[in-house]
Amino acid sequence: MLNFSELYPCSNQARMAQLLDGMWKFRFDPEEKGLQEGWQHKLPDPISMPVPASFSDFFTTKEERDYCGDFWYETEVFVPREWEKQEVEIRFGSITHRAGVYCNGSLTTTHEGGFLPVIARVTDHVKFGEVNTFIVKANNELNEESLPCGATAVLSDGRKLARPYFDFFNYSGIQRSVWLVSKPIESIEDYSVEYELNGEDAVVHYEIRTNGNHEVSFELFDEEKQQVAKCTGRQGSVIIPKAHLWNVGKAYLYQAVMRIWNGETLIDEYSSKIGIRTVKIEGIEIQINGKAVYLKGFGKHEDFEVIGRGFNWGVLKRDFECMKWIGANCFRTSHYPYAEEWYQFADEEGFLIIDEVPAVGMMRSTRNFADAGTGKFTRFFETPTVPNLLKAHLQAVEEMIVRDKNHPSVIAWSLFNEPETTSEQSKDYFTTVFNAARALDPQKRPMTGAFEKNSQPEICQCYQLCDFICLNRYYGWYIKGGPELVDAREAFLIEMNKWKDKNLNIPFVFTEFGTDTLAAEHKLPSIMWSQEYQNEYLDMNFEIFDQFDFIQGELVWNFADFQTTEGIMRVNGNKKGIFNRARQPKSAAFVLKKRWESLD
Ligand SMILES: CCCN1C[C@@H](O)[C@H](O)[C@@H](C(=O)O)C1
Repeated sequence: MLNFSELYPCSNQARMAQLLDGMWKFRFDPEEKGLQEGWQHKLPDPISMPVPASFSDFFTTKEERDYCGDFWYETEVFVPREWEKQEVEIRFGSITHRAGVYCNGSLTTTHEGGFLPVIARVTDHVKFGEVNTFIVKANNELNEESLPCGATAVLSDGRKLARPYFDFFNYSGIQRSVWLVSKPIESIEDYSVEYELNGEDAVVHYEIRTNGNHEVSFELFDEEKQQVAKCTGRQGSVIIPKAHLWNVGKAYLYQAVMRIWNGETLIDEYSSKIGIRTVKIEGIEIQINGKAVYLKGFGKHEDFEVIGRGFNWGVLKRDFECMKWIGANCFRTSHYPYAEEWYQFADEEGFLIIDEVPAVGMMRSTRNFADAGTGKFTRFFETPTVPNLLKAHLQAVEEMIVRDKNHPSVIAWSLFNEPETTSEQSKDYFTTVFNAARALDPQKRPMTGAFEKNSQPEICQCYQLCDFICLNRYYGWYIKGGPELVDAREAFLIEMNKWKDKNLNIPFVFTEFGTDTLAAEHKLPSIMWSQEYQNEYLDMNFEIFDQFDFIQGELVWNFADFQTTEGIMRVNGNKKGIFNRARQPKSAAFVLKKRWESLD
C-alpha cells in the first residue's frame, strides 16, 4: 500500500488547497554540485521557469533544449498560521523523471517515475505565519531500471544526452500543477467505489480509508444536488433507485461526500464526482452497462508547441472538441498516465480511457518503431537490470491504479506498450505485473497491453495474460509501404487470420495504425507522406478491420503530430497526426469523421 494519499486536492470546511502554478525559479546542474553547494536552501543565480511546463522548448540553445541530468526548481509560499493544527502537504501532479522535494532546506520526500503524483508531507518543516521555501531537485536521465526505458550517452564535450528507447521527446520538468494542501490530522486518505446494476436500480459499494478511528459517513447527491443516499461506516452499499447511469457520450456524475465525525463535530470532509457504470468483457464484446461498445479514437500524447508535455486546460479543451467533432469515443493515454484533469474531463464528457503505465521501450531499441517486425530481439528481459525495473513497474502500476480507479471514464489498464513478449522471461515478468494489477483494482477492470508486430500469435508468450488484446500494426507503413500497399494488405490478412484461427473469443483493439503525413503534401497518384496516401492506408486498414467480428476498436496513431527525438525518420517530430500539432485537421480527419459517424 502507498504511504501517501493520492486524492486530488479539494477545498472545503475541513481542508484547503492552494494552487502554486506560475513562474518558479530554475537552474540546470550539469556538474551535479547543487547539493554540496546548498542549493536545497536557495538556488544561486536562478532563471525563471513556468510551472506547469516542460523546460525544453522555451530555450534557444540546443544545450538547454536537449539538457539531460540534474535540474532544480524553487518557489516561496506563505503558510497561514491558521493551518498550524493541520497536516500540510505539497503535491506535484508529476515531476519527470525523478525528484527530491525540500522544504526550508530539509528533504521531505523522493520519488521515482515522471508521470504520477509526488506528494510530500511538510508539516514538521513549514514555518506557520511565514514565507516558506520549497525546492525540487530533479533528474531526467533514462536507464533500463526505470520507466520509460532508455539510456544516457555522454557526448565528447561532456554533456549527457538522453537516448530514449521510445518515440517521443524526453520532455521533463514540473509538467503538471502543484498544490499546497492543508488537511486535518485525522483525514480521509482514499476511497473506492464499485457498481452493480439491478434493472433500473444501481447498488454503489463504497470503501473509505482513513488514518484514524472516528465514525465515517458516505452521502451521494445527484446533479440537482438532491441527496440520494446516506450511509455510515468505512464500507457499505447504498441502493440508488432509477439510477442515472454514466454512459459513453452521455455522462451523469453524482457527487460523493465522505466525512469523518467526532459525534456531531466534523473532523474531515472529502468529495468527488463518481459515475455509475459497469465495464465487462463478454466474449468478443467490450460492454459498458451491459451494452457492446466499439472503441473509436486515438492514441494520444501530452504534447504541444512551446509547453512540451506541460498540462494546459486550453489544449485539453481543444483536444476534446476535436475528438467530439470527429466522432471519437475513446483514447489511450499512450505511453504514460496523463494529468488527472484529462480523466476528470473525460468523466464529464463521457469519453472512454485506456489508462497506460509508462512501460515503453522494453525492447532496447531507440527506433523500436522501425525494428518492430524485423525479428530484431534484444533479449530485454534477460538482463541484470530486470529486478529493479520490475520494482519500478509495479510501483507505477500501483500509483496509476490507486490514482485513477474511481474515474468512470477509465475502462481498462494497459500495463505495457510494445515490449519484447517472445521469451519465457518476458512471460514471467508480465505475469507478475498482471497479477499485481488485478489485485489493485476494486472494479476489476480489464487488463491489457499493446503488442507490436514481433509479438506474432505463434511466438508471443504474453497475449494470454490479456482480457482483450491491443495490436499496434503498421502494414503499409513500416511494413510493405507505398507501392507495396497491396502486399501489405495480404500480409495483414494473413496475420489476422492466424489470430482468428486461435478462436480466443476475446476482443481485439487496434491501438496503433497510421502513417507519417505532412499536412502540406498532396500527390496524385499518392506517395508516402502525402495526405492521399494516409487516406488510402486508412481505407485498407478499415477494410481489414471490418472482416473480423472480434475487432472491437480502432484507435488511430496519432491524434496529433508530436515532438520526438530528432532523426532521419522524423521531420521535426512524428507526423502521424490526424490533426497537426496546432490541432488543425489533415484530410484524413474528414475520412475518419465520415466512418466513425456511420459506425454510431
Ligand atoms: C511498432 C510501432 C511502435 N509505435 C510506438 C509509438 O510510440 C510510435 O510513435 C509509433 C510510430 O512510429 O509512429 C510506432
